[in-house]
Amino acid sequence: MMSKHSFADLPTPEPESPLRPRKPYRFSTLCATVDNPDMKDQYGSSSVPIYQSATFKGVSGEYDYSRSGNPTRSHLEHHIAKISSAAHAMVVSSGMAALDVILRILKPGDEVIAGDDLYGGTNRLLTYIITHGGIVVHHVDTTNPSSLLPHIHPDKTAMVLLESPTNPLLKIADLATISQQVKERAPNALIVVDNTMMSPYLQRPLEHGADIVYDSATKYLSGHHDLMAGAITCNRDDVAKQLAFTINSIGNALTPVDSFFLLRGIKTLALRMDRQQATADLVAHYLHALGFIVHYPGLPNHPGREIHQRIAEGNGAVLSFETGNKALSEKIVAATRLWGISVSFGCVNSLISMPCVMSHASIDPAVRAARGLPEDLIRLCVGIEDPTDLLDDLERALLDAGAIIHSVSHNKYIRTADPDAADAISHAVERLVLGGHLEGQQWFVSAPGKVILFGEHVVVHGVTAVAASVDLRCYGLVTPRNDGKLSVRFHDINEFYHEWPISHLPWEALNGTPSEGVSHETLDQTLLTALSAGPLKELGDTQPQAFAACTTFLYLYMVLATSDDRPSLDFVARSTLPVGAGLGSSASFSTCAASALLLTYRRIAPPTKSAHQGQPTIPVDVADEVNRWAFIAEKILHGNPSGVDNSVAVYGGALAYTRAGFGRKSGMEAIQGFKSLRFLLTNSKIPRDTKKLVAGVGEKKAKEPELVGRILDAVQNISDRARQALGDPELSRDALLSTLSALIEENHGYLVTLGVSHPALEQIRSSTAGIPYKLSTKLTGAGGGGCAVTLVPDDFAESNLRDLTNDLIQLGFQPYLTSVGGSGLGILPFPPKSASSRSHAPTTDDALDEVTPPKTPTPERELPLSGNPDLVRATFGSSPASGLAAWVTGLGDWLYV
Ligand SMILES: Nc1ncnc2c1ncn2[C@@H]1O[C@H](COP(=O)(O)OP(=O)(O)OP(=O)(O)O)[C@@H](O)[C@H]1O
Ligand SMILES: C[C@@](O)(CCO)CC(=O)[O-]
Repeated sequence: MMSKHSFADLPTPEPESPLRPRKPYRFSTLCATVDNPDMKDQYGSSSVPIYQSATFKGVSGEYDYSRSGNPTRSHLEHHIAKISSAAHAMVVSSGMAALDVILRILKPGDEVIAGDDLYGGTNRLLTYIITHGGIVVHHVDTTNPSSLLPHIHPDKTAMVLLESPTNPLLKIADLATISQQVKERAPNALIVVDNTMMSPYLQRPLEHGADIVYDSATKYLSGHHDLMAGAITCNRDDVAKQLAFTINSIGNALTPVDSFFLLRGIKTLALRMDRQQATADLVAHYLHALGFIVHYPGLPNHPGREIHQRIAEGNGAVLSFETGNKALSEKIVAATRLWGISVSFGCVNSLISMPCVMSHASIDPAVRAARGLPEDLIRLCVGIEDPTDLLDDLERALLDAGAIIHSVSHNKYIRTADPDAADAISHAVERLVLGGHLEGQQWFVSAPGKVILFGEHVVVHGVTAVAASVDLRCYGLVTPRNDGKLSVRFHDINEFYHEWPISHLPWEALNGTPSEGVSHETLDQTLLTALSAGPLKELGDTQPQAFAACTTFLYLYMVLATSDDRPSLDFVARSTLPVGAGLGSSASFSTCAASALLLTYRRIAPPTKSAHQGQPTIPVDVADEVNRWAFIAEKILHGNPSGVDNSVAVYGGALAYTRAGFGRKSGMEAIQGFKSLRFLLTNSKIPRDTKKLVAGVGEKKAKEPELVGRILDAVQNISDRARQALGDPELSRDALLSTLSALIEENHGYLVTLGVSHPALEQIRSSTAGIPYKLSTKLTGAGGGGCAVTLVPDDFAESNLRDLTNDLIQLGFQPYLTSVGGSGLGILPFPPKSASSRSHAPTTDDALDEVTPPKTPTPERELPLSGNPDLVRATFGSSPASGLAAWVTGLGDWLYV
């Protein structure tokens, strides 16, 4: 049974007065309002019931057999007719079923004029009726209405089959002009439009002269890819009758259950479509700006834009683009994570596909070529996800596939210049694009350690930690090699050195697709296992620190590599931080390794300097990218890190950090007032393992959830009070210091209960608390040994500080007086210049406590040693630790976050 729609059904508001006439409701209101005055529910149910019944009793009722008619389906048909401004609507089991029903109007000898860029399934069915039904089909370029004219025959032309925009090339057909021209020359021809790409929300072809419109309702009408359906609408009673006859005869009407779900989907059509097409517009402009050929009617250069704007009310959420290379397109499609690889479109989830190998594969390749369907075409069907996430994911996929690179000279991503060789993106061309100087670039990077004042351990479980950078840093230097080997030197781990032939690394563990399956959220366990069983086998048992550092570096090196970019290089790490002592040495090492490799692989670039830029700093998006990869590295070193250490190492300063996923407001907040505080950090020199300590607290939480739960709440309260005190302008300096001291004592008590203190740490506490010092101390970092942090009040006498320092040294501890809140990640860009002599090699006289936190860099100046990578590396590796920071800082104009 078909639905005949009467406009009197529209639930429009009654006029309030002659001055306020009756106005029709707008589209989204119509969508959301399922209401058929002729079919009121006996119980007033808010949603249409599912009449899951094949038959209906009685002889004179409206319904007898669900193939012919079903109340749930009638509601749906009424609703579709209403939102399509149509007199009739029918729903069948799929979009292709709808086309099948329509094509059955044709008789042998009839001629059809159809577009040359049609959906693959439509082509397949047309081919079938050509061979089995004696129908003649002329494929023409429907973007040009006059191309139809030679094929229009007054009697023979029975049907004109149009799509606009076409799928997947988004070509526009002037539906109004074509309808008029055809009707003038062949009055009996039926104009049929596949409106799936637009949905009735954006385009209603019946208003432009079409006789029959069909939609694959599987797409936007349903919106959730959880059902298949086809909708047919028309205004002519005779045509509707014929279509309804076919549906009843062949029995392909939509089931009651699917009718129910489709009706539900339609209620949100306008809402979904608004979001989807807004994001599609962003994506289209983004790809267009990168230099790809993009097909989307919303772009200013789209050839059919003006016509489309005349007949439609939006540009839709499907777009396609060309990369110039099929293999490259395949790589891009495979590299996306959020964009699902799937045929179809119109779903709330975003999809990516290559029509030539998926939806349009049924069209012969020669025909595809003749119709101008590029083999490398990628179709994007945009969903309702956060636009930023979608763009991020696409950008990452383009990068992973080698379709774009970061241009240092432009400080932005640009399309790679060689589209013909996706498998071997020409390094020569790439170098040209980048100005030639990146090949073999040496990079120097650095990142600070941290002190956690409140919240260590509990931060892993979602409690806010208060932490700040310290002026002790890890430095990383990456220098190119040219012998196919990769080498690392870890100065602080007994001068550990190792080298590997790059080809001997377990590349097969990456499953052939670089970066596939590796996200910032999860580690690739297969690769980790392959590393520990292969290149790092001997280290595992004997040198745990070097093993962990090598695993981290090799892991990042391998997941960031592409099959044609596996550079031979040497990486040296050196730190002024004590390693494994609770001051975030692992996070600063992770940040150095991540940033050095991201720079080497050109996945990030520091800003170029120019006079108008003033004093450049590292942009936030570069910092974010480093932080994501530093967190991956921390996961390898730490097991279950909260992310606070790497965040401080990258962003510097002082911050309140709350991990996501525990029901509290997560993220980072800068903390003021911290920088003016003085701290004494004392290394107990008791070695310990952060990974084990963090795991131990996790086990305690599982065993004693109530006790640990109370501690989590109590420390959250401490962090909150500390932040409040630090941010309170009314609080006197004395009151601030005594509040913080009390909170330090309190927090330490909870850490003791968690079982992460150590007798040596308690000894440092009692030494600092004793007369005459009376200072508050707590463990910092993972505890179990490592460091303690002591708050030093402003008026603490210098002589007392000296005495206390000596006392601690006498007891075998190592104190550092540190300032906090300095810069985060640092990058020294080495231009290819010759060496200057301005920097001096460090001497043992350079005292550690003379090191100041890095300052904002000064404008352009000559960089010393920069033309001599070997000399830089040799000096970095051999110089005494005490003057290291000053020497490195003096090397040139560092850029900082
Ligand atoms: N300068 C470095 N060179 C090489 N590897 C390093 C360096 N610094 C840290 N690491 C790696 O990090 C590990 C130390 O991490 P761990 O988390 O135990 O200490 P931490 O980060 O100093 O302490 P916390 O996490 O409590 O702040 C080392 O075993 C080593 O693998
Ligand atoms: C113990 C811990 O809280 C701090 C280690 O510096 C672990 C973490 O936050 O990742």
